[in-house]
Parts: sequence; structure tokens; C-alpha cells
Amino acid sequence: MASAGTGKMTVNPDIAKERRNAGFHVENLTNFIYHGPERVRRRRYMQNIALQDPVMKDSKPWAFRTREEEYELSLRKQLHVLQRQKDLGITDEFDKFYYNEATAPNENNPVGLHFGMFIPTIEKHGTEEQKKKFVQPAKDLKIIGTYVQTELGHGTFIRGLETTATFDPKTQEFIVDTPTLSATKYWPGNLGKTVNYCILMAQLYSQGKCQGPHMFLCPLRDLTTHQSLPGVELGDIGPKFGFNANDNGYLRLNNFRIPRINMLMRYSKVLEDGTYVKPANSKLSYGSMVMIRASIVGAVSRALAQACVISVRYSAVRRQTEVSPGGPEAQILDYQTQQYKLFPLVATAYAYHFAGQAVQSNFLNISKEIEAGNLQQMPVLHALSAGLKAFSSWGASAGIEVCRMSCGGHGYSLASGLPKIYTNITPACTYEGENSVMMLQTARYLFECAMMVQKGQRLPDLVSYLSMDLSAKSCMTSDVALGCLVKAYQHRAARLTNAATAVVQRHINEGQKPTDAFNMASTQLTWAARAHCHQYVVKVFVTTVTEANIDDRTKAALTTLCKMYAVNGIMENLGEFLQDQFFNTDQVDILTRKMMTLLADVRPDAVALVDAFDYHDKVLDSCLGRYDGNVYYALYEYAKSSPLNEKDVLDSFHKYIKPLREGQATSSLPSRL
Ligand SMILES: CCCCC/C=C\C/C=C\C/C=C\C/C=C\C/C=C\CCCCC(=O)SCCNC(=O)CCNC(=O)[C@H](O)C(C)(C)COP(=O)(O)OP(=O)(O)OC[C@H]1O[C@@H](n2cnc3c(N)ncnc32)[C@H](O)[C@@H]1OP(=O)(O)O
Ligand SMILES: Cc1cc2nc3c(=O)[nH]c(=O)nc-3n(C[C@H](O)[C@H](O)[C@H](O)COP(=O)(O)OP(=O)(O)OC[C@H]3O[C@@H](n4cnc5c(N)ncnc54)[C@H](O)[C@@H]3O)c2cc1C
Repeated sequence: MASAGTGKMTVNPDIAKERRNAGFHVENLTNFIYHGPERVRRRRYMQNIALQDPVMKDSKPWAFRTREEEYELSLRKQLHVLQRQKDLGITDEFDKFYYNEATAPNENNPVGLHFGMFIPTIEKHGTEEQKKKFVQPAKDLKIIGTYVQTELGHGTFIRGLETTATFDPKTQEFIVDTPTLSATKYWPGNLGKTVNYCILMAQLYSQGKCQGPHMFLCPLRDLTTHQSLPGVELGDIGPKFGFNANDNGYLRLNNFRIPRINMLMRYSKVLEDGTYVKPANSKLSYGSMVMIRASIVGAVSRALAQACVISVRYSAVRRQTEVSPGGPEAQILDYQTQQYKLFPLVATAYAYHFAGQAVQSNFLNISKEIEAGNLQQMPVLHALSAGLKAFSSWGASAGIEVCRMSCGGHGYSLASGLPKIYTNITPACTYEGENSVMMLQTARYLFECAMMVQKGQRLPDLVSYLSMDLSAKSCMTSDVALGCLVKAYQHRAARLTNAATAVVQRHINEGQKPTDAFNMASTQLTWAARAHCHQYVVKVFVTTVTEANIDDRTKAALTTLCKMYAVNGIMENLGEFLQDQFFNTDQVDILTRKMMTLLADVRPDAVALVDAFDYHDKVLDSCLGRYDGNVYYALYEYAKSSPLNEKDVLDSFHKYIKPLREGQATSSLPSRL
């Protein structure tokens, strides 16, 4: 049974009927999504412990809290959660993840980056001595840190960072400094008020030479009083589009001294005499970003999935317009246009979920090799994680906004839960590498692969399709086979890669410098990178469905979704698929008809497909997405709890409206209108 958490209220009959009519058993799909019944049982167990904790019971909806209240509550809850997990002996990473998902839905808490980036960066980039000195105190929250890289003047261009760390061999210290206004660190999460330490990205100077950006462990506040240290100026950057519980901060350092041991020296070193020892690959210090990029794909899939749960459930209970005069009003989910808005997004949420798992597994495998000293796969991992992060965060952001609009007026209320999901996830298009810039990194890799194809060299498996015969035509027939869909995506990506590569080469042949030629082709290069990511997501979905060890009915439902994801992507990008007549017009007709058939196929399963994500009502935190479908009751209760309703007549009436009227009464206006 999917989680309800809705007390004794009767279930809305429309949504109850949807569940009765589903063509597959929801629990089987939930088990498939979360890797088996044992994991599902454990996930629910963890979330129930979390949600039953009295500390999690909020006195009012989050939307009615000030930013200061949100920050404080989020910090209090998260520290309580950490203690509780310790008391209960919860150490498994999955257990912790699911526990946290229930306690702070769609919110980054004030110690999130401490556990998400600060500790992992020390673990990956610190020497044994540094790990011994810093990791345990960090785990015990004696030191609390974050990842401080971005400056007012530079986020994307890391080599352009201006903060300096100059080695002083006399004192065996680095002097860290903010030489200009634009060098002020700006944006790092939890920097403003929470942390007392950070990983600082700064230009390393030793023996008078700049060695580029390196990471340093930099103390910021007194460990006892929490006062900012002399030479350190920092604070919160103020309200943002979302992330209210987060104190994103600014930081200026004034010739502040830190010991030599505080440079993270696993891969690059500064010896006592100032000699610089360079790493095997200068991009090793970008490893923490790669780690987060790989995990963002899963994070955005969860956000899109939640938005789909809310909008599909709401569309099942919302009735609007008599279809025939005098007849009953239809469930809005029965309108084909509503289905066309929502069902491809449900398919996309599944597609990103499986892609997220695949990228994560690639990341873990390649990381092991990197740890063992084999750096050969670093470019593949970088290209994959950068592109997929961009592709999926763009898709999810746009999709969540469609979900919001598909709920009509009620979608615009914070009560719907959709704005919070959106504002929390859309910055993923920006942080950890602005999306266009990330796509260009993937494109750079594709360009190099295209050059290898021209030279007849063998390509890595992930991109081997780039050497396919582009004169071939589509094998698509009316059965719309999965294999043909994959081929279509590969053909499109290979053709766009070739076309963009040819543009770069043409500009170079015409005398442009390679860097200028790349810029002149960069829009087309991003089209190629986007198409490459799209084919990866389609291929992973097809492989997952084909190899799935599940019952026939669940498999059929997933196969329908997989086809919908792939066919919809073709319809949305038809020009790119048609440009070299890979598809003929009859095949486009086949795909258009198929799309409409797929909408009808998904319709009876729609609610079950979103129920299968198994999100508890408290995690969705949405009046529209309630499991029991009692949305009007919830909206009414929400409205009544608005602080503006605490008094019937507000003071502002007495201050402004009443005097205005009294003024009017004595004016020359006629006393009767
Ligand atoms: C409740 C939890 C709360 C928070 C939890 C946090 C984490 C939890 C765990 C999971 C998170 C999941 C989801 C996220 C949820 C919440 C997140 C909350 C907060 C967000 C935190 C955000 C933190 C940040 O934003 S940190 C700052 C990030 N900044 C960037 O990403 C900058 C982007 N810029 C770059 O990466 C680079 O500058 C560049 C654009 C790649 C260019 O680099 P440059 O050095 O200039 O390159 P150059 O031209 O010299 O050389 C290019 C050459 O190098 C190759 N290259 C580049 N990078 C890499 C790499 N990483 N690996 C390998 N190779 C690399 C590149 O391909 C070129 O190669 P070639 O010459 O073509 O061969
Ligand atoms: C919510 C949030 C949390 C954050 N948390 C952290 C954190 O914890 N730590 C941290 O260090 N930073 C953090 N950041 C900062 C974030 O990493 C940067 O904002 C991000 O890397 C983008 O850099 P930028 O702001 O300099 O964008 P810019 O690079 O200025 O981008 C502006 C525009 O210029 C374009 N552009 C820039 N360079 C190129 C190029 N080479 N080619 C083509 N187009 C280009 C971009 O595509 C974009 O359209 C956070 C940001 C946000 C919004």
C-alpha cells in the first residue's frame, strides 16, 4: 500500500476509482524503483520514525514562516535528526538519506553542505594526516564547513578566481587574501552564519609562481564563541528566489594566515621549502564538483516525480466543464491536452530516475579507478556528469513549471507544494556549473570523439555510436520498436555532432583560431551535446525496461512509459530528426498516431504510476497532491491558517482605508453615488 498519512477522512471517489482500475500492481513497481521489497520496507520504516518524531510536527505551514524562523527551525530539526540517528544507530547511507528526505522535504538544511561537500572533499582530497586531524571533528560537528569557490566576479571560470594563497616558508603558513571587490567569495551555502570552517578554493602562489586554483582548509570562526576570526569578514547574502533555510554567504579575507598542513595535499603538494609538486591531472581538484553533478540527476528526478504525483492526483479529482450539455463535469485528467502535458513528464521522471542510477554507478566505478591511480576515464566521467546534470535539471525545471500550470489557479498557491519544489530545484541549472557551460564541456568531448572517428580510431563504449553510418534510414514501423527508437536518437546525436564539428573545422580552415572557431560553433555544439545526453537517457531507459525482472503487467506499464518518453522526445525535436530525411513523412505520421495511442494507454494507469513513487503526504507537503484526494478541504484549512486571518479587521484598515473614507466624506464628493 502506498503511504497515505491522511487520518480518517474518506477517500475521494474519483481517485479511489483510479486506483481500482489500474492495470498493474503498484507495489511491484515501487519495489522495482527502490531495488526490492526489503529496501522499500526499510525506506518506509525510516520515514515513519522520522515523521512520528514530535520535533517534526510544525505549528504552521512553512509558507507562513519568516526566513529567520525557517533557518532556525531547519537547523534545530536537522541537529535533532543527527542526534536521533546516532541514538538509533542508523549508519547505512540509504537509511540516512530516506530519513532526511522525510524531515526536510525540498529544502537544503544549514548543515547540508557540511555533510554533502565539506567532509567528502576532505576524505577524497586530504592526506591521511589531514583526514585524521579534520574528519572526526567534522563528523562530531566540532568543526562545521562548506565549499567556498565562487566569487562575486567569477563562478564559471575557475582559473579566473582572484582569492590568493601565498606560501610563506619562514612561518610555514599560507597567507590567504581577498585582493579585490570581485574576489569576494559569494554564494556558498551555509557560509553566512552556520559554518566555522570551509574548503577555500584559491590561487596558490609559491616561490613567486602561480600554480592555479587549489583547495585549502580555512578556519573562519572561533570554535567556542563562533565569533568571526580577526582578518575574516563574512555574512549572509540576503533573500533569494528560494533556499530560504539556507544562509548562502559572502566572505572576505584580509591577509589571513593558515598553517601549511591546511592545504589539501593528497594530489598536489607544497613542500616545506616551497617546492610545488603537481598532481597527475590538474582537474583532480575539480572532483567534488563531479561528485555532486552525478548526484544531481537523481535529485532532479525526485523533484519532477513529486511534481507529477501532485499534478496527476489533482487532475484525477478536479472536475471542470460539462463535456455534453447537462452531463457530468469531466475529470480534467480525461482531457487529452491535459494528458499530453502530464504523461510525458511522468515518463521523464522515470527516465531521469534510471539515468540518475546509471550515472551514479558510472561515477562510483570510475572513482574507484581514479582512487587506484588510473585517471584514463576522467574525461568520460566529466563529459557524462556535466552533460547529464545540465540536461536533466533543465528538463525537470521546465517540467515542474508545466505541472504547476496544469493545476490552474491552485497551482500558483504555495499550498500546492509546487513552487517550493521548483524554487528548490531550479538552481541546479546554475550551481555546480552553469548548464550551457556544462553542455559545452560535453560538446568539447564529443568534438574530440568526432576527430577520432575521422582518424579511424576506436571510441569508448559510451560514445561508440558516433561512428555509425549516417546515410542509413530509420527502421521505424507501426510497432514502434524500442531498438528503432534508440537508433533514431543515436543517429540524431551523431549527425548533430558531425555537423557541429564540421562548422568548427570550416572556421579553422577559413583562418579562425581554434578557440574562436569553437565559440562560433558553440550553439550547434550544445545541440549536439543535448542530443547525446538525450540518447543516453533513452538508451538507459530501454535497457532498464528490457532487462527488468518484474511481472508482465508492470513491465508492460513501464514499456509504455519508455516508448512515451522516446516518442515524445522525437515529436518535440522533430526538425533535428528530419533534417537528413532519416525519418520519412509516413514514419512521422506513425509516431504522431503512436503518441496519441500512448496517451490513451497511460490514462488508466496514471494515478498508479505516480503512486508508485511512494511519496508520503508529509513529504509532498501539498494540498493538491494528497493521497486521499481531499484537496478542497485542505485548501480551505490552509486559507484559514493564513496569518492575515488572525484578525477580522486589520489595523491597516483603521490606518489607511478608514481615514480615506472620512476624508472623502468631508470633501466635495456627493454623499450618495
Ligand atoms: C540536504 C542536502 C543539502 C546539500 C547537500 C549537498 C550535497 C549533497 C549530495 C548530493 C547533492 C544532490 C543534489 C544537490 C542538492 C542540493 C545542492 C545544494 C547546494 C548546491 C551546492 C552547490 C555548490 C557549488 O555550486 S560549488 C561551485 C561549482 N562551480 C562550478 O561548477 C564551476 C564550473 N566551472 C568549471 O567546472 C570549469 O571552470 C570549467 C568550465 C570546466 C573550465 O575549467 P578550466 O579549468 O577553465 O578548464 P580548461 O579550459 O583549463 O581545461 C578544460 C579541460 O579540462 C577538462 N576538465 C574540466 N573539468 C574537468 C573535470 N571536472 N574532470 C575532468 N576533466 C575536466 C575539460 O574537459 C577540458 O579538457 P580538454 O582540454 O578538452 O581535453
Ligand atoms: C542556490 C545556489 C547555491 C550555490 N552554492 C554554492 C556553493 O555552495 N559554493 C560555491 O562555491 N558556489 C555556489 N554557488 C555558485 C554557483 O556555483 C555559480 O553561480 C555557478 O557556478 C555559475 O557561475 P556564475 O554565477 O559565475 O555564472 P556566469 O558564468 O556568470 O553565467 C552567466 C551567463 O554567462 C554564460 N557563460 C559564462 N561563461 C561562459 C562560457 N565560457 N561560455 C558560454 N557561456 C558562458 C552562462 O551560460 C550564463 O548564461 C551557488 C549558486 C546558487 C544559485
